[in-house]
Amino acid sequence: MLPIATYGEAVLRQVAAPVTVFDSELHQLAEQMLHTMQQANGVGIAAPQVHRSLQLFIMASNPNPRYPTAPIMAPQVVINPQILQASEQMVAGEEGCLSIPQQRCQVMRHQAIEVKYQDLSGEWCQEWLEGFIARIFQHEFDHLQGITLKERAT
Ligand SMILES: O=C(O)C[C@@H](Cc1ccccc1)[C@H](O)SCc1ccccc1
Ligand SMILES: [Zn+2]
Repeated sequence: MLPIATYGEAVLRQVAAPVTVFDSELHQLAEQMLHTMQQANGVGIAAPQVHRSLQLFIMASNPNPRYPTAPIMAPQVVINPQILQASEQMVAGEEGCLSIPQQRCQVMRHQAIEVKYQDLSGEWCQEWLEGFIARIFQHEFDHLQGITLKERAT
């Protein structure tokens, strides 16, 4: 379990630096983030939340009390992400944040987004995401820009 930064800590307000070295240390960080997220019953976690200002996050949708119909997906490591396109259509949904414990906010997100990112081996991936998975991506992507759901709450 890595210590999780809480709202107000500077690391959560910084724009994270791009990842340039895909070495065993990066793999180890991703592993530790995955365990930290799973311990906290999260569906995502971003490197700044574990005090590492790097453009890296993990998204791992699975059904949970708030999103019982959420798809089950294997945890995906997302590195140096870009959002290429976003649907006009927005959807409201309840979000939580590991850095803002005990709080839930209604947040508007794009229903669908086209994204491009590197995986742990540095390979580029490009795909469309929608629904809850798109929501997680946008929430974690915000963390890499120093934005939390407090700034997004409706
Ligand atoms: O703080 C984080 O980045 C992890 C959040 C991610 C999240 C993204 C979008 C919508 C909800 C949460 C944690 O998963 S907070 C725990 C949680 C899990 C499912 C639904 C709501 C809250
Ligand atoms: Zn968060």
